[in-house]
Amino acid sequence: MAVVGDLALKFGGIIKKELIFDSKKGAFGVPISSNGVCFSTRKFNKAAETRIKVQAVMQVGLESEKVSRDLGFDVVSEVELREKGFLGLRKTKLVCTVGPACCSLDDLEKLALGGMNVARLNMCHNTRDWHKDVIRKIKKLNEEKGYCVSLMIDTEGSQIHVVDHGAPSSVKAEDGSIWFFTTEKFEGTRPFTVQANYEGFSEGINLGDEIVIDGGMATFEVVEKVGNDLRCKCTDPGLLLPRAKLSFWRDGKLVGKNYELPTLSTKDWSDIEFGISEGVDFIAMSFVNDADAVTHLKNYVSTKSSKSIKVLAKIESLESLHKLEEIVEASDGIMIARGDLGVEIPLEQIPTVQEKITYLCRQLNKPVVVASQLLESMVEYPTPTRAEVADVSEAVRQYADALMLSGESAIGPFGHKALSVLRMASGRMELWSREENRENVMLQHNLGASSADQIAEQICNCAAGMANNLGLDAIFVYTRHGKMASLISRNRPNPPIFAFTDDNSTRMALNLQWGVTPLLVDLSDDMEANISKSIDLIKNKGLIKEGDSVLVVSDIIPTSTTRTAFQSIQVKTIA
Ligand SMILES: Nc1ncnc2c1ncn2[C@@H]1O[C@H](COP(=O)(O)OP(=O)(O)O)[C@@H](O)[C@H]1O
Ligand SMILES: C=C(OP(=O)(O)O)C(=O)O
Ligand SMILES: [K+]
Ligand SMILES: [Mg+2]
Repeated sequence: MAVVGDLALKFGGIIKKELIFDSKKGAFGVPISSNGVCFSTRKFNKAAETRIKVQAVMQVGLESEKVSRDLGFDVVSEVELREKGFLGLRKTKLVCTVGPACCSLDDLEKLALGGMNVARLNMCHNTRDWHKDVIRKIKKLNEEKGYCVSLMIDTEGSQIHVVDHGAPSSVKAEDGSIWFFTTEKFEGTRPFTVQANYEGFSEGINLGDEIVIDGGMATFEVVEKVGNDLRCKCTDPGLLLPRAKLSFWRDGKLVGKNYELPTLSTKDWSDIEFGISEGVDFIAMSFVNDADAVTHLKNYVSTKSSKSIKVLAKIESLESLHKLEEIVEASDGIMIARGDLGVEIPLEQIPTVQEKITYLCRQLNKPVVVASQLLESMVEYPTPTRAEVADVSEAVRQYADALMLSGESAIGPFGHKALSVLRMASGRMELWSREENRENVMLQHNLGASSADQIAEQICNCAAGMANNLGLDAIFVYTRHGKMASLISRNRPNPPIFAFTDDNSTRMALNLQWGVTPLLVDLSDDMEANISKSIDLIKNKGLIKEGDSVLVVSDIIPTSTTRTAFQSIQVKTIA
């Protein structure tokens, strides 16, 4: 009987929905994979479509169950591997912010098929029920259809911003116009009045200081202090958007005020409780200023959650740049939140700061996400600017672990297209970097404190070097907590890294790690048996063939019955 149907077909980066075929012969004679995804397309007649589609839907569920049971391969990686081969697997991971434009099951599935590795929910927006609904839909897709999309919540955080500016959407501030900035709550609209969210917003602010809106959309000069309020003159005309961010500048330098606010508000804590109870995989913490805040949240999460949830620190304040290294050390990963960072530092500093953070994260072996405005014009238009494609490519060239879409997917009508731009641009740059063999040398930063950690690190460095030098097809790593997989990924080797784990939270966390395809399997204490079993499974699926060579790195922490640690590198040629 026919399979596929609404699972959709991916071919040459184009999603072909509802292609119909005969399961024995494949799609009009083209062979099909065991999970019912077909790898070619043909024209078909409309009448046949309706008839066979019904049958197709029936079998998709069954087939995807099989996928998750025999070998924890997600459907998207499997298709990609079949289509493009080992070296064609995308290395850079993709994060999509889910919003009203992409929250139906159908839209979410399109994003999953388009390569979304992590779905991000920005808790600044929408209701608890709305977020809950999206989480349930993603889990349904993972469980019922064999996708592997991780979930991230992003806290609102505390920041000085506009609550009201006297207009329903944006309002223009004209040159020389006089505006009143206050925290007083008022009914209705008051022209030329901006209500800020933070009582202490004007403390320490002097006459002559500047208020910059959204990092440069408009600028005002403080001309009078009226109690706690400020009367200001517009010196650089522009737009005030709803929730516009306010920063204060004196003599060309930021007067840091955001750090006066708590990193996690009462609402953030309740959002975190919600995330924990819904079993999300990542919590991105907004406006982190120091390592203590991150450590505090990590400790809290580890006592509250039965599964491991990773805490990502968002670098988006001037303070956090001063304490970068300690924050990276304390966190499970970093998001370079360029949107708000651009409010706190001059825009021309963003590219170098991004490169520095990206490099530091790799040195310290923490995944890093480059976020905000990557394809901003695609919120409105179906194609990106050339400059945006260059920005995306640069982040890939810097070997960021992941790229993130914000408004492009959350509110834009071209979210799916934006995702495919990220996919194509990263694929191209990854290939180029590999061909040029660029930046393969990494200054080795010794991470391990204990000798066991140092050994693991050296094994992974050697493994990556061997895999490159021998031109091997893939790296297999067996890992419970994901440490070995991330240490190999850190070296950015040419072959893809297949990380076999029996811990589902490890699998979901590895979704954010460069070049790693995580697979959920049963692991026994007998490592040789684990290795031959997984090779057989992949071989039986036709994903690896005779003569292919893989590098196998195993690291299973010894249990009470197996006292010796299994840390080894083997090269296996498939017989
Ligand atoms: N869950 C949501 N519900 C409604 N709108 C959303 C949601 N998530 C994001 N958005 C919209 O997408 C835009 C871009 O998302 P993001 O960059 O995460 O937020 P922000 O602009 O607040 O920093 C937001 O300004 C908001 O308009
Ligand atoms: C990712 C960011 O945070 P948010 O979208 O939550 O403001 C950012 O500021 O770039
Ligand atoms: K946020
Ligand atoms: Mg931000």
